[in-house]
Amino acid sequence: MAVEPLARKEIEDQLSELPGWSLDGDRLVCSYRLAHHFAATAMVVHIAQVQEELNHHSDLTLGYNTVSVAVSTHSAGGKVTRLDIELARRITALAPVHGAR
Ligand SMILES: C[C@H](O)[C@H](O)[C@H]1CNC2=NC(N)=NC(=O)C2=N1
Repeated sequence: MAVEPLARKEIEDQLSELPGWSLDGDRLVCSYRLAHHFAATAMVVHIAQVQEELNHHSDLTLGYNTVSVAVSTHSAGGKVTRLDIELARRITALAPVHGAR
C-alpha cells in the first residue's frame, strides 16, 4: 500500500514532540553529539538495527563524536510520511541510551 506524504501542518505537529528534529527541505533531520567516537559508532549500529526492523532507512552520517540523521520516504517522492515520523520517534527513544545530546 502506498504511503502518502504528510501535510506541512501535520509534520509541524509531530515535530513538536520530537526534540532536536526539524524539517530541512523535504527531509526530517537531527544531529546528536556523543562522548567519543566509539559511542557515536555504537549509536549508528543501534539506529541501523531499528531501520532494518522497520524496513525504513535514513541517511546516517558518522562524525568523530557526532551522528546526523536525515530521513524521507523514497517511495513517496522523497517527502515526509508517517514512516519517517515513526523512525524519528524510535531514534529519539534510543538516543539517551547512548548519552547522545
Ligand atoms: C524494498 C524496500 O521495502 C524499500 O526499498 C524500502 C527500504 N527503505 C526505505 N527507506 C526510506 N527512507 N524510504 C523508502 O521508500 C524505503 N523503502
